[in-house]
Amino acid sequence: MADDGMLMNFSVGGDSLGTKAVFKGGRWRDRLQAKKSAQRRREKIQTNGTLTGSNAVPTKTTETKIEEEASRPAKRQKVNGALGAHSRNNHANPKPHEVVSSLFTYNPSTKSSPPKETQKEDAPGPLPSNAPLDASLSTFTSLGLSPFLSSHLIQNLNLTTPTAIQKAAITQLLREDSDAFIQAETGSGKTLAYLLPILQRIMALSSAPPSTLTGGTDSVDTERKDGKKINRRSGLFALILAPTRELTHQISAVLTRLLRPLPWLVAGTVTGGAVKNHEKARLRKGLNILVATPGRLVDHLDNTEVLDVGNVRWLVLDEGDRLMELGFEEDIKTIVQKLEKRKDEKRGEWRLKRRVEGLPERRTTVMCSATMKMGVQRLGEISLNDAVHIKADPGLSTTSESATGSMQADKQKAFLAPAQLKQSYIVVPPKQRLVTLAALLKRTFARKGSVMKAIVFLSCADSVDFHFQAFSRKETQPLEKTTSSDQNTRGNKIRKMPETQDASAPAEITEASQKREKPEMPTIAPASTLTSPSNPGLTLYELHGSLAQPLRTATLQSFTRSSNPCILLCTDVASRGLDLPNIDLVIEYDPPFSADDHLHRVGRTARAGKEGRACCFLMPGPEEGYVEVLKECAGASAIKGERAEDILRKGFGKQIASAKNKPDGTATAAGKWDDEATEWQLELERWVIEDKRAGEMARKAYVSHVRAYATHVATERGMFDVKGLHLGHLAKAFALRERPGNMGRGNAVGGGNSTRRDRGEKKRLVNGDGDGSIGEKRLGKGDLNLPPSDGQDAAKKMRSKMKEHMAGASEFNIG
Ligand SMILES: Nc1ncnc2c1ncn2[C@@H]1O[C@H](COP(=O)(O)OP(=O)(O)OP(=O)(O)O)[C@@H](O)[C@H]1O
Repeated sequence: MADDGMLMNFSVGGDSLGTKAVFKGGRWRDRLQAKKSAQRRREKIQTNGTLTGSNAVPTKTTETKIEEEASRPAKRQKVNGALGAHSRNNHANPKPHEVVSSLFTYNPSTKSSPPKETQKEDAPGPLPSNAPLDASLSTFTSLGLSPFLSSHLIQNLNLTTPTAIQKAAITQLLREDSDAFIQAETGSGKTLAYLLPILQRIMALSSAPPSTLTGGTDSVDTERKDGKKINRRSGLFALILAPTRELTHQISAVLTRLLRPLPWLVAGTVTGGAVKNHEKARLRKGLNILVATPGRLVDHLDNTEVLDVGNVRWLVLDEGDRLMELGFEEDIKTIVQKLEKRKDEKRGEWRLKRRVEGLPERRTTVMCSATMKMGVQRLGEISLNDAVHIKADPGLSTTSESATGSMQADKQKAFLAPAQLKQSYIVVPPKQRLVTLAALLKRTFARKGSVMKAIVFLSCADSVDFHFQAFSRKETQPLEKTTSSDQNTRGNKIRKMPETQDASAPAEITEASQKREKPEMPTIAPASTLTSPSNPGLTLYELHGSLAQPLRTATLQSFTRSSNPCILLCTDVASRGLDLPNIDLVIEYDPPFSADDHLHRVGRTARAGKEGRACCFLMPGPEEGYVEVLKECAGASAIKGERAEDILRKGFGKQIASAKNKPDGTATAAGKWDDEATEWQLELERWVIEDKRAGEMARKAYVSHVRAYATHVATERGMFDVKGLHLGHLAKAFALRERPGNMGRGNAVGGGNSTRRDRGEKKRLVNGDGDGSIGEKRLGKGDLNLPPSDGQDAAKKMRSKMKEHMAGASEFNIG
């Protein structure tokens, strides 16, 4: 077994048992015999000393192995002296025959120990960089928006002044018909930056301008001078493309709010996963603005005759880099070609008799992104003509310059997180990862009202499933037959969810559903193992692309609307563009796959000038190099290093009363933090051992995680090198006492830490050609980052397969 720190459930070796002899020379049999008799002598001392009872004594073979493991110096890693010395003997209440690796021994030490705080907690932070501007600098009307729209924004949407990027974009898009690339940091209001000018232009198509419409919908006059009304049947004027279904629905929701006082204009969506016939029916009725995922739009362009794009004059590509990353290039090319083609077909007709007066001759294409991956430039080449690059810098100077060249120059620049975002990182040894995450969440939600919502990003769907079940399980209750992973991950099963949920949902979910009014979902559960008595209503949500679409949508809606403190465990499916209110904390439990992903993830908090915190987990060793990347993304803002021990102390220490939900509902008295942490971990490990399905989930999560780990972008693979992973220690982070590669090989405790075998294991895990427990190769996000040598064609094929597989979900979707 690769686990250097493997110990039995009693103290092994060490000073209390006397100094161990080193056996050298002679035949191996003699050495072994000598070792064994020395061992027996030690056992005698031990039996007469602190430990009694046969339960604590393992079989000799096993024990010898463990002894050897424990006495062998850790490979590649140094012992973390402080923690190891403190807690070496602290296996709280081990069960008979339990073989456990201590959380606190044989951990690799950090390079920079201990991380120093670079910013004082109470020091005034930098000013928000994505906040609305001061009214003295700009108002919506001063940008050229109609008084009608401006007053609607102020009175009904509570938006008083524009943000910097809105100021730049609205001015530009109202003034000219040229293409544009809008680039600004997360949470800076890019959606309204393109929607408002487009809406104003569409409203202006009516020759009876609604300038007198501030009184609301009653006084709306939709009559044109020529006696015709602009209405839903007048034509499709704007197309907005977004990479994910969630984002599509979000943009559509913003549009719906904007259009409330303009009932004669209608917007709609077409997305993968929705019922096509329903969409066709809506298209038949007529829409003026359509928000779509590219794949489904192409489908409708090919098969839905009633969809006429001849009047489309605004095309928006939101989250441009993600559109490219998910392999939508071909779809976008097709869409652009079809827009051109239909325009050509109808050009004669327009010249003779324009269908809608005031419709611009030329189509304006707008591309949006907070970051600029390579794909953005390519997307620009496909879709933009002489585009203007609109950006806003925090110094409030807004710029519009030619996108050519400027995009190229900006590609080299690091894009920054919002200035007011407070960022930190924790260097956590692999064995302590799970327990440190639990401690951080316990501490964060220790008091009611301190934090409303947190998002935890994980590397893959299987890992989300496992952590969701682990944190929401009842400690004494095995996972029942149906788990969320089974229910959720396959669309055909989950579709039946609303009818079958009561019968099949895990017990805690069913119980929770009784308390809630709305029908319960298997993706929502009380966070039973994290809750503190002073904040009992903590709720856990899970979200990933393997869930059926209706469940994804419903889960996200419920999380968004929840007024209780809650935690969303998710993959990168929630990292892009989603505007979830009141997110106070983002935890990158699994580091992002690229710096851009990091910016998008942490950008779910600190939006529109609000405060926010983000924390990234790193492991000791090469991963610590990632601190520099985090610093680059933080710009001038300081980034704070935290010690795992401090987090554990605060999470499991006295100040937070232990909140383990015992069967009788009582909470145990808080003990020493390390005992508490160990006990918390042991409980979880027992659950994984005793409950077959939980065990399967944990192993699946582990394997998927290792595979996902191998897919970091090439430039960062030096820091996230799968070959450097300590598989045995990492298993502990999935509540496993040994790495899954060893399962079923008759090696209950684990053998030597053979480097060759370790390498083989990693290879099998990553390639999926190992034993049956590992499973077959699945597609991964890393496939998008194939080095050039792997061939463009292969990369293309992989992208399109992945897109198919993911049905538009933007995540690493193993499982
Ligand atoms: N002028 C404004 N005043 C106050 N709040 C605003 C303003 N404009 C937008 N917002 C709010 O800011 C939040 C973020 O907006 P939006 O989602 O458009 O940001 P974004 O720049 O697209 O972010 P991302 O890059 O993460 O997609 C939303 O909740 C929105 O309601």
